[in-house]
Amino acid sequence: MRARIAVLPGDGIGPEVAREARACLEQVASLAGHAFQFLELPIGSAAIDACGTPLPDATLEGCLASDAVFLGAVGDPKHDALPAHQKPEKGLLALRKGLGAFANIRPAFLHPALVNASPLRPEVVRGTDLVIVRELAGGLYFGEPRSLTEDTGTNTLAYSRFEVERIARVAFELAMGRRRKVTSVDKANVLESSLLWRSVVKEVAQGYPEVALEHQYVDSCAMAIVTRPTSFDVVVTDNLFGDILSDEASVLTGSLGMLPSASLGGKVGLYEPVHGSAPDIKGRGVANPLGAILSAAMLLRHSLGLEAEAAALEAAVGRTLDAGYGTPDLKCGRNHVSTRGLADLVRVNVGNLLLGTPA
Ligand SMILES: NC(=O)c1ccc[n+]([C@@H]2O[C@H](COP(=O)([O-])OP(=O)(O)OC[C@H]3O[C@@H](n4cnc5c(N)ncnc54)[C@H](O)[C@@H]3O)[C@@H](O)[C@H]2O)c1
Ligand SMILES: CC(C)[C@H](C(=O)O)[C@@H](O)C(=O)O
Ligand SMILES: [Mg+2]
Repeated sequence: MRARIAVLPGDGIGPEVAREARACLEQVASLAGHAFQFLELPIGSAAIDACGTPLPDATLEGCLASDAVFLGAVGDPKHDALPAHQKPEKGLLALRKGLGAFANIRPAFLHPALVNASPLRPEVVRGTDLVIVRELAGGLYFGEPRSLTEDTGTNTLAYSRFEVERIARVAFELAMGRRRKVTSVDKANVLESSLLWRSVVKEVAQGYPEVALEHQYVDSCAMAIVTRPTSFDVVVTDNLFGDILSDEASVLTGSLGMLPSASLGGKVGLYEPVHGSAPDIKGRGVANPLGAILSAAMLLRHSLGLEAEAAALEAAVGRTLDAGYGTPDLKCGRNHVSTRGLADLVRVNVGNLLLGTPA
């Protein structure tokens, strides 16, 4: 198949991991006979430096004209003092909005070879396989009014029925193909927006009698995620709670660098690792590229419909971990290799898998 893929490397370790994910896509394309055309575009701090704005019009237009968008990460401490609407992070928020992406799918799967990589006990994390479905286009991130004066900072948390309905449907559909359990996370003991959230999720659940629905308050859920992670299947929650809980869930999998994501529901799918630009390790060749590579697998599956290729790339990551390799963030007696070194091993493995060569 032919496909146009926009690549937005961004800032910090973004370009380091995006380069490896793109090379994996190139490898898959050449082995499986596809023609992928890549278009690199600026976003975030890199775009502020090059064009004076975190999301240039040409970047959004290029993304909208593509079949899928891959993003590394945005954010640079040198721009921390800018007002919110000019910050690098604003580029990512405007991109998500501009694409119409409202469903952020964040799987947290513990690869068995990494059962000792988490600071949590192996018997607690073993078998972790959950997906956070984060509402991405509304909530506190986008609510109006918002303002900042010398004395007051204001943001607004509001959800409409339509926004909750569509994200709940995504969660129930996903659960139907998994273990048929949805945990809806809110703060309905305090927030009106959560009261609406809870009642609309209950209504949507009526259409999915095979799926078990439970509700949890976000504070209690934050505790349960690290004490009984295997009790979760699909977790559906709002924009801010989903942001926080997904970084927390990454601890179950061994590293924040392991988590991929897909942002769906809009004109074009957006794929990015869950982690940020990690300025503390930028340029050292130690960033874990697997969250980015697994995001590339999600791109193959969700935007290009290439399920076999997506599964091969995921299996290649599994083989690489089984063989004991990892970047230094995976603290469990791994053979530590560089970002490029680990991605090279994944590419060897995906080659073997696609060509049918035994491991
Ligand atoms: N999607 C995104 O682009 C995104 C996501 C989160 C944060 N950010 C931005 O990134 C910047 C830094 O934020 P932060 O430090 O709070 O979060 P971060 O996710 O960048 O880093 C948190 C910690 O995890 C480590 N880490 C992250 N990714 C890693 C990887 N692939 N391999 C190994 N270690 C990894 C970092 O070294 C750091 O110690 C900020 O500007 C923030 O706004 C961007
Ligand atoms: C960088 C920031 C805008 C972003 C978010 O809050 O959504 C990040 O934390 C994420 O998880 O993708
Ligand atoms: Mg986040």
